[in-house]
Amino acid sequence: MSTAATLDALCFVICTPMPSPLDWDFARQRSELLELMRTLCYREGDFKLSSGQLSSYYIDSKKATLHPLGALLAGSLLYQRLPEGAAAIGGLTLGADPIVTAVAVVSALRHPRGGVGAFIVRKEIKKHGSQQWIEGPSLAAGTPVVIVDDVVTTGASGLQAVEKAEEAGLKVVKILALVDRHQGGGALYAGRGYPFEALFSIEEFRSR
Ligand SMILES: O=P(O)(O)OC[C@H]1O[C@H](OP(=O)(O)OP(=O)(O)O)[C@H](O)[C@@H]1O
Ligand SMILES: O=C(O)c1cc(=O)[nH]c(=O)[nH]1
Repeated sequence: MSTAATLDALCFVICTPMPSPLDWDFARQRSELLELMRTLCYREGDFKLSSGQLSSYYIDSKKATLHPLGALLAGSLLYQRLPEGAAAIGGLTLGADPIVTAVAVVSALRHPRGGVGAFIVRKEIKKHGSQQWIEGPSLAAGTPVVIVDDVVTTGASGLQAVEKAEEAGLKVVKILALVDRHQGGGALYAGRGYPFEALFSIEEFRSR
């Protein structure tokens, strides 16, 4: 190969931007996040769940949602599942915290002058300072918002976030989750009239 051709080839390698995971299509992002979560988050053993139920398996989602690629993929995938017009995404601390942040960051990369805001619902009211239930940018009454949870079991946590958002005057238009354990949460949300969608079902973790 001539020197010029070698230089051309080198320049091509150096100058060609690395494809970002944000450029992967939805199916690729989903399968990469699933693989990451299967590896980092899924565990078997004896676990007590937040509902008090016992379980022989557990999804420790923060191992993925606080992972650099995991956060990016969760943010991008959930951003793509926001309904038209949703202005913000929020959820109950702590599982939702990294997720809502990731969605807001991805939305800013896609729409630098717009994007969706993030908010966090406390498990108990802050007892000093602002003394509020919800943290994040102020949202006007009637703002359409999405509630997100990392894992849905009974759905009680998601519903707690919905109730606090509605008490603040927000309009909950959808509930999203990373993983649905199929233990009643989806039915609870459907019964209350909230559209619900999870990126993954627990069977995708347990069928190995
Ligand atoms: O559908 P549910 O029956 O409500 O269960 C799912 C909830 O349980 C977990 O939260 P957890 O209370 O363990 O707290 P954390 O997010 O603060 O770790 C998880 O993050 C969900 O929010
Ligand atoms: O129901 C829960 O508390 C729960 C289940 C699960 O798999 N992962 C989690 O973080 N919480």
